[in-house]
Amino acid sequence: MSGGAILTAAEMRAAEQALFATGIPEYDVMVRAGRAVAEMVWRVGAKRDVLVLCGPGNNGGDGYVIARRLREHGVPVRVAAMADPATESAKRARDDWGGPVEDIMACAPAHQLVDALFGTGLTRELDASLAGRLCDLAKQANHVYAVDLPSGIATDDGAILSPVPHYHLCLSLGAWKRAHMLRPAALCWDQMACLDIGLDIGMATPGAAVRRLEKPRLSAPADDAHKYRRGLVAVVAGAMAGAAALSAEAAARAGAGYVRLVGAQAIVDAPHAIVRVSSRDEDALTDPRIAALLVGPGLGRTEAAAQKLRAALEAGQAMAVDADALWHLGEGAWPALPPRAILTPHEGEFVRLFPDLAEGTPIDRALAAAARSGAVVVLKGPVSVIAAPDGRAAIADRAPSWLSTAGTGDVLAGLCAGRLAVTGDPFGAACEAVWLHGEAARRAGPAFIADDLLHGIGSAIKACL
Ligand SMILES: NC(=O)C1=CN([C@@H]2O[C@H](COP(=O)(O)OP(=O)(O)OC[C@H]3O[C@@H](n4cnc5c(N)ncnc54)[C@H](O)[C@@H]3O)[C@@H](O)[C@H]2O)[C@@H](O)CC1
Ligand SMILES: Nc1ncnc2c1ncn2[C@@H]1O[C@H](COP(=O)(O)OP(=O)(O)O)[C@@H](O)[C@H]1O
Ligand SMILES: [K+]
Repeated sequence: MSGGAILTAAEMRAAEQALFATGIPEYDVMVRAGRAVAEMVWRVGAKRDVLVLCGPGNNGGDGYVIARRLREHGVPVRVAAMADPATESAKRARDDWGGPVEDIMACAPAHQLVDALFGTGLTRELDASLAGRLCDLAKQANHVYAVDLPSGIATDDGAILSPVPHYHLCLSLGAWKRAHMLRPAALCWDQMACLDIGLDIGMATPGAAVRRLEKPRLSAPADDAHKYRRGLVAVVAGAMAGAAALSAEAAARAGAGYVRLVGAQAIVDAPHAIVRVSSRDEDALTDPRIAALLVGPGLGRTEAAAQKLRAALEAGQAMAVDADALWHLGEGAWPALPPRAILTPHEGEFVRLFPDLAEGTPIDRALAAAARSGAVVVLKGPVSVIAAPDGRAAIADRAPSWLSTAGTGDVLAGLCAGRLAVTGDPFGAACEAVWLHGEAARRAGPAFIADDLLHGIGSAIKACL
């Protein structure tokens, strides 16, 4: 199975070719795909009538297989095509269907509509009349399914090339494609699923290094753990002390054994477990027991704040860099970063740091930024991408939109620093942090504020043990 890999159209073709090279004919794979989709349609819609729209390529081929399978289940099913099959497998699928094929422009609607017009082979927008017809038939159906992708969506960047209807279910074949994760495409359906067609997408598959963020596996502290072994985090406080307090508490709740707030004696409302130390303490940032530093949340944009960032960088510790620290860091400051660093920019901070990476998918942009900076980059937004300098990336596409409230970024930065202190692995830590952040938000329910997230972290961790 795909194991959460997210492929481009070319990478998907390469993965399919590898499967064919093992001696499995293309048509057999098409039959697996069509049957898997038909089972889903059957499960959702039972015996309600179905209209399958078939295109000229292998997506259309899948459509004929779906129709044949549904007919075997006794479902009233009709097929309408926009053109004759153009591939050998699609021709065979149509022959094996053997039933009538209606003209898409003239056919009657049905209770359920299956869109098998185009998948990963789409190269341009649909003709306006065809796109209009697709939308019209979808409007008259109660259930609308996309086979692999809605017809009119660009596989690799999720752009909408021509009007697409709203789908109830999008059924990806063999592995996720980038469009399944990216906006605006991913807003075109209510639910999606990835169906097994026998592809083995191991790390040898090109593109398999980009994956959907999965629930991490965490473990309780070792039997002989003590607070320093579990990880000491130092959070550099600045002008807006509340931000650093949110981060510090998130780091502690993420599993760090000991969290110090540096230079924030004035904060009275951080938990008592967070230890305040003076920034004048000689080893506030250089204590060899520190496992991770966090600098940025609430730091401020003054020269004094810049000086704090410089001091933190000079300490050479593993580090999470967020918010105002990203502002001070500026373009090209990469040599100053320690070897194990996590940068957590939102879109505005990202563009300021990487002005030439303003265009493209968030996946490519985050990967390019990570390769350039040598740091793990978390490009935050409705879809967040965690990218490592070695080309790995994880996509978090399911975070609740209630996260769009002030202070949630500070919590995420604290989670990154906390997990970094626990594991020492910046990419793994950032993935764990983003997942825990989204899960804490789900557990907090609607209309939460950033402080509420802190109380969901423990139960989010519990779900990962
Ligand atoms: N290759 C395989 O082994 C398998 C492929 N599968 C299916 O095959 C799909 C990919 O098949 P194809 O590569 O044949 O591609 P598609 O079926 O997506 O469409 C490609 C065909 O449409 C034409 N075309 C592209 N854009 C068009 C437009 N806007 N208007 C009119 N014609 C247009 C192309 O010239 C080509 O003939 C996948 O999405 C999946 O559904 C599955 O059957 C699983 C196995
Ligand atoms: N519409 C949204 N849907 C899901 N998550 C979102 C959305 N908007 C923001 N987020 C998440 O909320 C957090 C906001 O962080 P940030 O922009 O740094 O805010 P702040 O600086 O106010 O704390 C990020 O983790 C981001 O991914
Ligand atoms: K389709």
